Amino acid sequence: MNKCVLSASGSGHPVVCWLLTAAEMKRCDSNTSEIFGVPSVVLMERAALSCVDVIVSRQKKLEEQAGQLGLHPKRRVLIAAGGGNNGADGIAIGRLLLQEGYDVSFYLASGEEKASELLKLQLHTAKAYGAVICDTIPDGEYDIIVDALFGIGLCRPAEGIYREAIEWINAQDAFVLAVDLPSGIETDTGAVLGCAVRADVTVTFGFWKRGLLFYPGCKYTGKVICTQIGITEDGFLNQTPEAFTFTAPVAELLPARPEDGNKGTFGKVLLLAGSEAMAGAAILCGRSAFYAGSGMVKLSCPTLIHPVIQTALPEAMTADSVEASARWADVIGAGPGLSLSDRARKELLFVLQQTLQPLVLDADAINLIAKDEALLQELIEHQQNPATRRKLILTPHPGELARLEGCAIEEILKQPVFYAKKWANRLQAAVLCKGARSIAASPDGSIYINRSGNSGMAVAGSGDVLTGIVTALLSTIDDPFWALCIGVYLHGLAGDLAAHTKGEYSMTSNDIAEAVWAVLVKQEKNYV
Ligand SMILES: NC(=O)C1=CN([C@@H]2O[C@H](COP(=O)(O)OP(=O)(O)OC[C@H]3O[C@@H](n4cnc5c(N)ncnc54)[C@H](OP(=O)(O)O)[C@@H]3O)[C@@H](O)[C@H]2O)[C@@H](O)CC1
Ligand SMILES: Nc1ncnc2c1ncn2[C@@H]1O[C@H](COP(=O)(O)OP(=O)(O)O)[C@@H](O)[C@H]1O
Ligand SMILES: [K+]
Repeated sequence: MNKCVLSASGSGHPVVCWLLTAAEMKRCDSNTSEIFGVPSVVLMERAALSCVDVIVSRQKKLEEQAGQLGLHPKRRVLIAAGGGNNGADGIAIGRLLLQEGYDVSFYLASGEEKASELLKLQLHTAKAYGAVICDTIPDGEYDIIVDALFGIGLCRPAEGIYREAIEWINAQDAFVLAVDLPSGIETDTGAVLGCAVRADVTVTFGFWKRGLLFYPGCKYTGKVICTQIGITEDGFLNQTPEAFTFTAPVAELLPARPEDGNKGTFGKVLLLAGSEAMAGAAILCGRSAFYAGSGMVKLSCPTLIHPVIQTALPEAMTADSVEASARWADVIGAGPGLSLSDRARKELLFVLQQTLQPLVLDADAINLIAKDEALLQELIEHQQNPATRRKLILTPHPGELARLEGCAIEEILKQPVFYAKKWANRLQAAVLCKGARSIAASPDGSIYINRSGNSGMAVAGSGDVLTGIVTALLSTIDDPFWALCIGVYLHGLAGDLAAHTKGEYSMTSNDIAEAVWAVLVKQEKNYV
């Protein structure tokens, strides 16, 4: 993992939130027990206690509020348990609630003979405290349902009695707490395997799992509470998880601005963007580059649109071709509104074959490369060779990535992490697959999953703003993957701010660009 991540998370500012796969979590669980000697049953007791805390403090609040009205909320709980350790957590939660005086019913969906060892132990203890374990859902009304059917061990679609139990839970008018993950959500992808519980709260143990963040999983979790049960980063044993996301603020990761810097210090950004029909893309991209900290921005675009660009963005310079400005630039961004014209192709060829500066490829730059097999092969060969390799970022949306890959877009949507990693490796580049949860992949295998942003960003020009931000950051941040992660995160925060003022329905991509400065000011203030 990037050193920057580790120093940032060790500095007292919690910048990085790890996102684990089922395999990574299982390894961390077993390292904690087998290497560090913390017994599984101790971890399980802490896991159960953390869920009980959530239930009891919610109940207390309810009872206080209801008490003022002379009402007495009931405490009827159903534990729905599966045959593995998620079910064992559920039984432990039920036993602790019994001890707290709650009225608890237990439903064990799998037969006791198939139960995991820890589940057998929990059943034994719960029964000793008077628990009655039922093999069908006990009739009755419930105020609280604990979903402990499956956690990270879900390995096939929920069917039969499990589907019935999930559908029954979803039909109840009760507060639903999911243990570790809503049952039916695949840990690594967030996919719904068959059907899934819709929870009000998900209490997840130790670390976030990827499926809690990805769509559609995140629509099933309700509020996610990640509790500490004794499984810490020590359990990684120097094998850090592949994926992470940011928690605000990230100001300490932004490039420092030397007090005695000049406009050259902060990056000379050359943008190959805009065409007769898409001048706005160049303007959005250039404006965002300025707001993200660039010292100078030059736009290479057809002469015909220079006046409109100069009017909208007088701070920027314009050029007829990249050739004259190639030496001047510290960094190049290509693609927004570029079109697939012969001029665009010629300009892009020049950039790819005659320059070595760090480069961001987006939109039509990617489409032009995808159309030209010889050019694509040449780019791959250049990037595979350390002597000719440049710092490179690609920011395709799934459609553009599908064109590069030569497959259907559905294929990319099914496995976005796989394809982002594949192209990061093939091009030795930082590659983004854009979407509601954009995924950035680094050639070293690290994955960033973005959680800032909102559906108001699904609007024309939003990607042009991102290219401007990322290109600006690449001029002063050494590691392209890092520049990409920070840029994507800030872009989403700008989208959130734009949504706050204009609303998701009405915001435009220019509102996102116009929010970039305010996001950076906020980041600085939070950090001080
Ligand atoms: N130290 C630790 O280890 C700690 C672990 N903790 C907890 O353990 C959980 C992981 O436990 P786990 O590995 O036992 O997996 P789990 O989620 O219970 O699922 C496996 C069971 O489900 C079954 N099954 C799967 N899919 C199915 C389907 N579609 N339809 C039907 N059955 C299906 C599968 O059956 P099988 O495939 O064997 O037939 C098996 O019985 C984790 O999420 C956390 O809650 C915490 O207490 C913290 C400490
Ligand atoms: N539902 C959403 N939630 C969060 N971000 C989104 C959502 N939909 C789109 N975005 C973001 O908006 C941007 C759209 O980029 P892109 O598809 O290239 O648009 P355009 O080509 O119109 O500029 C991406 O950064 C994407 O991650
Ligand atoms: K569960």
